[in-house]
This record gives sequence, structure tokens and C-alpha cells, in this order.
Amino acid sequence: MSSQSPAKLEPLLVSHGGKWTLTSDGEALERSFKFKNFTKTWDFMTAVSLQCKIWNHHPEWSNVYSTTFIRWTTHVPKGLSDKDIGLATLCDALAKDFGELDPEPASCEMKSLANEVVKDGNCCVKK
Ligand SMILES: C[C@H](O)[C@H](O)[C@H]1CNC2=NC(N)=NC(=O)C2=N1
Repeated sequence: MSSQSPAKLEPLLVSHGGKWTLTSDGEALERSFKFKNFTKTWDFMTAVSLQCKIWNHHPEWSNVYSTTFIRWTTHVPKGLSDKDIGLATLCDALAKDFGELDPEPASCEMKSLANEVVKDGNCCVKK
């Protein structure tokens, strides 16, 4: 596991009143976001993507209409890093700004959409 701060991680977790779930291997944080319509959803994703540029860190994510599934994990070195925790925290704040609605549990479909790209190893690999 990469370096991380438990003090910053815990408040994010559902088990501690947050909205994120730690995957069973402990190497990723994930959750779904729901908005009023596609425009709000896309504006949120745009705001997240600007942060990704600043942090030089990308999510594994998928979107269908007004729902976006986001997973934060670090590919090299593999595990959960401070960047994942920082960006998950930022996502919570940005989602609020864009009028996040009550989240629905992350569906298998949304997860597998995100998994589809990762499984090909099309990620953080120098070509
Ligand atoms: C080459 C480039 O800097 C690396 O691929 C960076 C960019 N963004 C990244 N994002 C994530 N999630 N994991 C990484 O290991 C990672 N590495």
C-alpha cells in the first residue's frame, strides 16, 4: 500500500459517517454521485478533471446520464495514496457545489463500465 494518512481517510468512509467505501483489498476508494441532470453531472466531472490535471492523478470512472461512479486508486506504486484521499475529499466538496442528490448504491453496471478500461492494462503504462 502506498503512503496514506489514516486520519484523513477515516472521515471519508461510510463506516465513519462519510460516503466512500474502501474496496476489499484496501487499495481503492469508490462511490457513486447522482445529480439532477446530465449538465450538472458533466459540469461536476469537468471540475474533477481540472483537479486531476493539477494533481497529475486520474480516476477510474464511468458515467451514465446523471450518475457518475468514481474510484480513486494509485496505479504506480499500486495502492491507496494521499492523492486518492485528497481527491476523494475534493470530489465531496465539488459534488456539493453542483447540487449532489442522495447517492444510490454503486451499481454493478457502473463498476464494470469503469473496470472495462482498467482490465486491459490501459492505464499508467508507458507506451
Ligand atoms: C505518467 C504519469 O505521470 C503517471 O501515469 C501518473 C498519472 N496519474 C496517475 N493516476 C493514478 N490514479 N495512478 C497513477 O499511478 C498515476 N500516475
